Amino acid sequence: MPSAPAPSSPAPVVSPLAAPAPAADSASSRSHGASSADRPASSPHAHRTGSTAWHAARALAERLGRAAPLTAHRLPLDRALGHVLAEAVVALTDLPSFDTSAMDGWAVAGPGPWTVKEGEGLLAGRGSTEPLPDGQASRIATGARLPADATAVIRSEHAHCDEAKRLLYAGREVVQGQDIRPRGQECRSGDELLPAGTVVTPPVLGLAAAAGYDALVAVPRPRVDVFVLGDELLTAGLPHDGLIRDALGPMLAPWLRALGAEVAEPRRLGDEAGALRQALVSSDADLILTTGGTAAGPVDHVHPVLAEIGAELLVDGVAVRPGHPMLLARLAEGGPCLVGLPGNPLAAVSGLLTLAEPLLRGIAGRPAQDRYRAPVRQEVHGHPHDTRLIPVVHREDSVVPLHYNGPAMLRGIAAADGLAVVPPGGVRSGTEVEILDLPWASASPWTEGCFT
Ligand SMILES: Nc1nc2c(c(=O)[nH]1)N[C@H]1C(S)=C(S)[C@@H](COP(=O)(O)OP(=O)(O)OC[C@H]3O[C@@H](n4cnc5c(N)ncnc54)[C@H](O)[C@@H]3O)O[C@H]1N2
Ligand code: MOO
Repeated sequence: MPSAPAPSSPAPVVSPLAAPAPAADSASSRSHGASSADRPASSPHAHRTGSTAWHAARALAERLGRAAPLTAHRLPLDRALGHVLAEAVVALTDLPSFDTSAMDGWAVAGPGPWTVKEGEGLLAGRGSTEPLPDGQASRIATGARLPADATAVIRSEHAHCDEAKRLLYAGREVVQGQDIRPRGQECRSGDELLPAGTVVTPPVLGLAAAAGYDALVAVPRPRVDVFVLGDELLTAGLPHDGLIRDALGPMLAPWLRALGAEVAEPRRLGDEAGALRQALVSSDADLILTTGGTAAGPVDHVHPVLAEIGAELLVDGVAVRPGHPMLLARLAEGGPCLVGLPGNPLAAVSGLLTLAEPLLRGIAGRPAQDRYRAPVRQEVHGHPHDTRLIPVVHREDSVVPLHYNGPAMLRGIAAADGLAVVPPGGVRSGTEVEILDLPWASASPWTEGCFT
């Protein structure tokens, strides 16, 4: 819990992985690893020693993830959902792999009327077929292999069969090749169907199976541990006697799942430095998130515990409101990273999107998000030095800022489509600002159990 005196700022943190702040609208850096050209991390807007500019903090988190990607595995299709392709999916066959009928009806060769061949006709999945001589027709089912020399398929409803004479008449003009799906129409063997970095969704599984795959080489979902700090937190019932409900435990796990992570049930550690230390050193997750305890109050244990276990602070404060006390650390050389989210709930969301989301994207090998901008419907006040993240809703071609956007409030974000990135000083009505979309509009892997 925060209290006076003000935090004695730790020494400026200049990580070997820190990079200069990219231009506000430039794409995140994709360079890997450390370089002497990559420093320092300080923002042109930062007014606190060690505070990193918002865009630089995001870029650094993503780069840190990309520098330590998770190992890819060969996964059977039924275990690959939600993972990220480490290799492109290349067609192992032509699709369709043979000329096939698109309709139930008749395969015909040459001009009609046609003599109907005897027998049950051509069914999907049946073995080899003889050529169809000119002037003949054979019953054919959707998906059946077309006999060699067939020139068209006539849908059953567009043909009339004189059973007595065993003659077939077309009810309308027959165009060569009609209702035939030619071999290779969708792809040729060797064509790239999906690039590396694609998230394995249900249709990706379907396409991979169709193209001949039994397994996919994919990066597993990063495993995340969430440690919720604070003695004041209740897990059920109404707030009472200065105690409040934990709003972050219930929110973060599904949010992280929506970002493609595998998340253990959040653990509540109270305000116990020892419990925090023990949880950090015994975690085997790829990323650890803590909530609360990032400031300098009497029971804000995150900084002291990180120092005690020899963690390297890579970002210690970001020039963003809310959420400026957020931090990013590496627990040990080659060890997992930790994102310290501030305890105020909207500040925690800010930390999640600023540091955890790009880091997860990096370690999972997901491509950089498409950035986009939209005009704001009204003037938005800015912070004098820091970026502001404001919950917004889309309205036609612009975004409308929502009320109840204070650091301790979730009412705005719960109704929002995204967060507007408001530069220091604010923006006038009509100014285009960067928008961070919330993941649930486009996909819903956050449904409990869906991606597990
Ligand atoms: N002297 C200073 N005090 C504070 C500063 C500062 O710069 N100097 N920064 C303020 C800002 S901004 C934030 S944000 C918070 C960050 O504080 P902590 O990360 O240490 O978080 P706590 O003190 O533990 O909690 C802050 C606030 O949030 C409530 N909280 C915590 N966890 C939860 C949860 N899981 N669900 C709901 N609410 C939670 C907690 O009860 C406090 O009200 O520090 C300011 N102080
Ligand atoms: O960063 Mo704090 O989030 O302003 O409340």
